[in-house]
Amino acid sequence: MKAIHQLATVEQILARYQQDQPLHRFLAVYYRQNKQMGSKDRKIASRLVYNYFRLGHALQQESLINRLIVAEFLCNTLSNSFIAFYKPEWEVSIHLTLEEKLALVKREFSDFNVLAIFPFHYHLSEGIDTTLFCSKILVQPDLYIRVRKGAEKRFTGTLLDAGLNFQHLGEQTYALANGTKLDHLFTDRGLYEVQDLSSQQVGNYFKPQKWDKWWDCCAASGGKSLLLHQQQPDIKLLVSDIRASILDNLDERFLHAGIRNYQKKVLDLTLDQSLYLHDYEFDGIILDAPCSGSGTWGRTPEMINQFEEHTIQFFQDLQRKIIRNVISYLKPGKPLIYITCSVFKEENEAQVAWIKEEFKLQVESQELIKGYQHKADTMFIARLVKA
Ligand SMILES: C[S@@+](CC[C@H](N)C(=O)[O-])C[C@H]1O[C@@H](n2cnc3c(N)ncnc32)[C@H](O)[C@@H]1O
Repeated sequence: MKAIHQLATVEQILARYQQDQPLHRFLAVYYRQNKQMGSKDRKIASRLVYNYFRLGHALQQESLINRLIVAEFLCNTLSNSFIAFYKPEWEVSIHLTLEEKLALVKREFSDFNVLAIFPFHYHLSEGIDTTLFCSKILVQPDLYIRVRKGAEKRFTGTLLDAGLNFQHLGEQTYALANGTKLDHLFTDRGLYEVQDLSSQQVGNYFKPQKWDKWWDCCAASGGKSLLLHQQQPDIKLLVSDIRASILDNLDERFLHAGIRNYQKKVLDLTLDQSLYLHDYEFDGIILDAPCSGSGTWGRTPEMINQFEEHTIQFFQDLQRKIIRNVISYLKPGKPLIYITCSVFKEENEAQVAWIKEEFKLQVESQELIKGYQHKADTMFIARLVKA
């Protein structure tokens, strides 16, 4: 009976969701309007809907109930009331490996193709294992935390006291199950940042020197700047973004992190900004570019449904406009750190090749950080040095 009710709820959510906003935002409003749903009902409904979107474009010809059964089976490792009710014969196999379960689904649905989960796979960057990447969309990424230097002991102790499961991956990096709530455990808001594992790793490419002048030119709420500042607090930092509101978030995060000495500008970098930047020169520029975000769709699988292939070209053009408008502010011999959270070659290695050709920068290093292998986002980073 419960499962029948769950199915009806999912049908209603999918019918109402216009796919014009992130799913989590839609669900928050939906649950507010449906107060009769208890927290367990909400949790199950969210799981079912998210898993449904994790199936991407696979089995599109199948009925909703069949797609939900397959999604629930592939995305869960423990049995649940939905599978028990609608597909009891699969219950005993739910703990199998993803590979084994994919084979089992294929036996029942001969049309099933794991590559159809992510139909844009023809655009994947070099080095990505296409089949593995597509199958890992079925696995929800973890929650990653970067803890302030020196606060690791306190952070670990609080997690232990709260009885939370976690992994301490490196000095300041922790992994927890997605959805773990930490806010109520810590009053000091600068003690930790939520930052994906791959996003933390890009920091290895910054290498700032004391008294350097750096520009985080698409800074948003400052994730990369915080990482940069942690590596070298004695730098002169300019942060900019096209959105003033997101820079307000940056101010707040910087305040909590104790960073007071920085300059901030609202700039549209598709336009020539020489009027405002004519006497600026930098020892390092971080360009964490606006991009498809396709490396993060494990967290927002509804995007696979919403994305249109031509958008890749849109982002490539946008990124080139921005690159063109920032490179002249780089001192000779100094790095441009180009970052995307995209898995598309047009936004990644093709951009690096273009920068090299167009502006004669040397590629010091580039890497596709394969987060899909570690329940994390996939990102691309290149360190290019001006001649
Ligand atoms: C990937 S996000 C940056 C994330 C950020 N570095 C962080 O670690 O939190 C890209 C940012 O580029 C900004 N952006 C988009 N178009 C822009 C433009 N024309 N000029 C400047 N910034 C732009 C967006 O507002 C967005 O905040």
